[in-house]
Amino acid sequence: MAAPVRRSVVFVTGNAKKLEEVTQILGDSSPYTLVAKKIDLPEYQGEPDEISVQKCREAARQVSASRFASAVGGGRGPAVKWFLEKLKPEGLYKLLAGFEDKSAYALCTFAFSTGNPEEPVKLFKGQTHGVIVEPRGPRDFGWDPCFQPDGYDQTYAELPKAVKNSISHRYRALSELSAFFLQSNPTEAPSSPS
Ligand SMILES: O=c1nc[nH]c2c1ncn2[C@H]1C[C@H](O)[C@@H](COP(=O)(O)OP(=O)(O)OP(=O)(O)O)O1
Ligand SMILES: [Mg+2]
Repeated sequence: MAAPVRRSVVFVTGNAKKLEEVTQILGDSSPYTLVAKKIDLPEYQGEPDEISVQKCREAARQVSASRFASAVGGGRGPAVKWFLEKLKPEGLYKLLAGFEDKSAYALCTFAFSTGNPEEPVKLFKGQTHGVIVEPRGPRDFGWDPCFQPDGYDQTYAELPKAVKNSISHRYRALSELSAFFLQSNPTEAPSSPS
């Protein structure tokens, strides 16, 4: 008997580190095959949910490939991105100098479109709480050196990748997305080609 064909989902991001993490988190047990597409979408401003929906619609419009193609876009941090580019993690920490409360949370939103513009974009979110600290650890991914998750004495950047990927905002959001795929089509096989 032929193995069930897994649904494929287009993952749109311009950020190679996000793709790397998503691939590692999904591993081999993913209920869908990820097809990565690098598109640097416009960074809209606004609330995270609105940004995610807008970026996903734009991604789906640009992708509009096969009928199985769907877009899953990343979302957050329109402002933090420019802060980081200009100020580096040190500057991000210094911005908070005047604030006693350094608590923060990392938010990841996956926005999913079936590719049909008539259907609403679905959002899947994950949050990890922590504190903003003076940067420690490798500088290869955004604000990782500044973010220390609650319950750990290492920053995201210092933690082994496997640990970050088991507690991260991205991991949690991806769990929600995977659960949705499993529940919406547990054994879906593609319809025969027309
Ligand atoms: O887990 C993370 N750990 C550290 N830094 C992170 C993480 N996730 C996003 N980031 C950074 C990337 C960018 O400086 C900003 C968000 O901007 P954001 O628009 O979401 O990312 P992006 O433009 O690089 O990729 P995309 O094409 O998916 O929009 O926060
Ligand atoms: Mg972006």
